[in-house]
Amino acid sequence: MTRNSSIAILGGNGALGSAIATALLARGVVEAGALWISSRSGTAGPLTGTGVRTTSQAQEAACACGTVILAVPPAQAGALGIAAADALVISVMAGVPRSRLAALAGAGRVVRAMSSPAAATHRAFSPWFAPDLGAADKARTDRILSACGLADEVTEEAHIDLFTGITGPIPGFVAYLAQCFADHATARGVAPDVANRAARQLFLASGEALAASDLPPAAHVQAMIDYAGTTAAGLRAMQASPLAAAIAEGVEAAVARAQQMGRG
Ligand SMILES: NC(=O)C1=CN([C@@H]2O[C@H](COP(=O)(O)OP(=O)(O)OC[C@H]3O[C@@H](n4cnc5c(N)ncnc54)[C@H](OP(=O)(O)O)[C@@H]3O)[C@@H](O)[C@H]2O)C=CC1
Ligand SMILES: O=C(O)[C@@H]1CCC=N1
Repeated sequence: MTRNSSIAILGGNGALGSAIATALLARGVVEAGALWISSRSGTAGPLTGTGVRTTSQAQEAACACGTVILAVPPAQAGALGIAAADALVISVMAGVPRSRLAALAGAGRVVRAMSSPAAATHRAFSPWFAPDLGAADKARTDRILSACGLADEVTEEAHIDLFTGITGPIPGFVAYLAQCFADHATARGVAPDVANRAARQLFLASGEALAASDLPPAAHVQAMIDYAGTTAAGLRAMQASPLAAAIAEGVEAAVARAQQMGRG
């Protein structure tokens, strides 16, 4: 165990931090004895009993580790109180711009990223932005975030805010889409428990089908339209409706909120 291989997660006992920790341990990116969970309470939360190290002193964790992951609420970003000059710092805090991160963490090597609690089962999408990092730091960042699911380096920091809106929350906006289908079924006389079971099964099966295919979602839509059956009629009606614009409006509202939260 060397300092460079150790990882600290500030806020690591929380929903996102513990999910990332779970993914890193499961994929062998870090051993439990080299994984520091830092929080104000000094508790391990969901990681209790895994052998991870805990501390209520963020600087103790930052000094001991070659990589520091920032997973505290954006409102707490200003209270980090660390100087991680020799560490690679990866932030998954919503809305906190990269321009603030170097000062907040006292660091020179900073990645702005996003992930989701789906990391716990390796199903997160984790975009990251760090144009000025060297190859070794980029490779380390990719290894850490790829343990959480799919990871992609993006070319614009604004895309981190965008994905904070789209892929950060799980089930997020998809839960609302499922609710809309269930509510319509209920309005047509279906018992609410049946409508909800149907909606959950629809999104489980559809999500697995989309994930198993290399085709983009648009190709699946076109295939159903070309099939010219019942779904085609529904898709054409939805394509003619304001649905796509409403979804974009919702995402942009989330993006705006993230940017507001992250300004400090
Ligand atoms: N939850 C989600 O779905 C997602 C969250 N995020 C981002 O992840 C970050 C964490 O969110 P989430 O996990 O939901 O929050 P939680 O409240 O679940 O966890 C945050 C943890 O941070 C700890 N904490 C709070 N303040 C400090 C501090 N000053 N120093 C050290 N630890 C601190 C808390 O522990 P204690 O009280 O013991 O200090 C808490 O357990 C946020 O920036 C959020 O925007 C991003 C995408 C999705
Ligand atoms: O809703 C939220 O604030 C959290 C952060 C990004 C996604 N989910």
